[in-house]
Amino acid sequence: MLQMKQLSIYEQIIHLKEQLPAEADSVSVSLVEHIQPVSAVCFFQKAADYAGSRFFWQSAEGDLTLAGAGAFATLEAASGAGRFQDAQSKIASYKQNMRWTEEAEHRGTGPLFFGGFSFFPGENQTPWEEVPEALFILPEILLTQANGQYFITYHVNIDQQTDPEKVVERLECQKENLLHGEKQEAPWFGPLELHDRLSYTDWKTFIEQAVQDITDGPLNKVVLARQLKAIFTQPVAVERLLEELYARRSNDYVFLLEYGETVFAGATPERLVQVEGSRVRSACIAGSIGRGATTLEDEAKAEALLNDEKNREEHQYVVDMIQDALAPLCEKVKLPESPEIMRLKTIQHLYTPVHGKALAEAHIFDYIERLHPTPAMGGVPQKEALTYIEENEPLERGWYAAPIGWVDGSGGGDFAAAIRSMLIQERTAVLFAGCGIVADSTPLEEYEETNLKFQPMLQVLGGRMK
Ligand SMILES: C=C(O[C@@H]1C=C(C(=O)O)C=C[C@H]1O)C(=O)O
Repeated sequence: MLQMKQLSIYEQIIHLKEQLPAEADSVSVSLVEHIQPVSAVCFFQKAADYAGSRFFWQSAEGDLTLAGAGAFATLEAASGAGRFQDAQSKIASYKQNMRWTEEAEHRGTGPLFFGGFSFFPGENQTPWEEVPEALFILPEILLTQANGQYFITYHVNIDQQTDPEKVVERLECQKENLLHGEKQEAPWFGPLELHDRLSYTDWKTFIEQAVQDITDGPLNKVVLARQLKAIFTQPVAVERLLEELYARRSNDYVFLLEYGETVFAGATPERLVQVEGSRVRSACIAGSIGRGATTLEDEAKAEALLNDEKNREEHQYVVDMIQDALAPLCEKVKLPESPEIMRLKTIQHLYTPVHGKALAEAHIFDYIERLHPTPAMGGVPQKEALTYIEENEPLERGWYAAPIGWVDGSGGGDFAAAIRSMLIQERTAVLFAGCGIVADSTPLEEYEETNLKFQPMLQVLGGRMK
């Protein structure tokens, strides 16, 4: 393939300045440069000057890592059912006033917005009240690792008077600090004290009632969650938290979003939707069992899961819904006939990968709107399940189990469902874990399953279940 010569940042500014209409006040530009390999975790840690507006993301396959520093633009979407379309149009109209060159068309670079939505439309309640219902951030500086290549994207405003040399000088200086500057050692903030929202007795009553309601009414499946609070002796140091989160990742998405004093972080196996060119990918993940102590035991458990009627039923609801949700937005949707096993560190799931060919006019937010929440996060029928969760679940979901991810200048993007996650404020981390309840669920099994789902974040925090 013919390799085009890359324009330097200086050349990109000159080029973009030449295209400015004479009367333009100023425009925002994405400037992208190819760099030597660096650690995205270190980049985040060195960006201490941007504390409160950083983010980190790594895809489940590890082929794309993003670390953002500073908020060049912050977009919030309107409340309610139209929030996905509103976020899409706000991002689109912001991008209309932006300029970039071909350098910004590599995957995961350029005018990329990172953010997400809360699970339910409507204003967030305690402990989420600081977090907007839908938030997307265009970073001031973005580090991208995509398929083994590394890039930095800078966002700046330019006008006819802009002196390219001065801009380059300033960006070089920022880059120097972020790539080669000192990194402060972040202290550990433990030990922690754990507070369970529900005693086992209360959980048992809650699940028994749900099973009864499923048996008696129109509900077939509902995903219900528990909340665990960890309280530390010191405020949580985000730099250290990210290090622990990253070190313990398995094949899941790693995400962390700082919003002022609030941090939302997790490591989720669950892809909601990825769009890359005309390729659409989603995943059905539902049905769970623990890991075995030996390979033999592990395989026996996997086999039991694959043959378990209750888990297969829970899984099939997700498969049917995702297939229906994608059909109007894809030329073709392909998925295997039966699920395979997804093995994570502490748990294994039934997993059906889904592939589609995108319709040209569909935007990633159109997919999200049709997919969220899948029956892996909400239930079946969707409307009844959501009402059930809102009325009965004794916690505020906020961004838990909701779409989180990024969308770039070419309409590509990747969103995950934010499970195996936690909300961190000062000395407190609130962890979330849910499980699909169907007519033959039992409280104890579901309790143990949620315990397994707390493990990844608890381990990051240096704790474990009793
Ligand atoms: C809701 C969660 O997990 C979901 C529920 C699962 C299940 O019920 O088997 C499995 C994976 C996820 O789709 C969670 O981890 O909080």
